[in-house]
Amino acid sequence: MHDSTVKGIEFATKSAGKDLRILIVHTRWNSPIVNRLVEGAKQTLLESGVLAENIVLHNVPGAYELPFATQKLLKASAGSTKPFDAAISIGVLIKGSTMHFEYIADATSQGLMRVGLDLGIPVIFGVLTCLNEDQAFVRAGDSSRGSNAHNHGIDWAHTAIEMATLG
Ligand SMILES: Nc1c(NC[C@H](O)[C@H](O)[C@H](O)CO)[nH]c(=O)[nH]c1=O
Ligand SMILES: CC(=O)[C@@H](O)COP(=O)(O)O
Repeated sequence: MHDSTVKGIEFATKSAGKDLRILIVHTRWNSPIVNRLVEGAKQTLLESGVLAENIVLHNVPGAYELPFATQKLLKASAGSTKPFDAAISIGVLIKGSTMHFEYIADATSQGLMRVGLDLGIPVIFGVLTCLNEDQAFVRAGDSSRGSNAHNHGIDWAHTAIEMATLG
């Protein structure tokens, strides 16, 4: 049973998250954009029934640090009385004038995938890989920077809940 859809993707019901504990790891790089994405994810988690005390935030310098931090924090909680059911790793990569963008994007995406598979805990890829700032702001829901603005943090939150309750 799903009560909302975005672009044809069906999302969780309003109480699906009530028993979940979600980790959000986000970067300080490009913080004006990242903070919008984090807020979109947080509000969506709350609207889906996740308790405020069960949404835990940590920040790291940049996207390249997301896999290590996500793995460390998920592993640390695995043996605790309150393990995380999923993680959303959020960052924004904006292409510069060198190949640095490509290397970080590839390493971060591969790294986050590996963390999720190795630990058996859903890790949602919340990294925007954009060619310019306007693209990033639009995907963080800022309609002043372009049309069809939509905050992807919303989608990542729904995905985290669905994957955490899979099966
Ligand atoms: N250019 C961007 C970076 N670069 C920094 C790296 O992510 C990393 O922190 C550094 O290489 C040290 O390991 N990070 C972003 O998140 N976004 C960028 O656009
Ligand atoms: C994603 C990046 O690392 C990029 O913003 C760095 O810019 P540059 O390629 O001009 O060094």
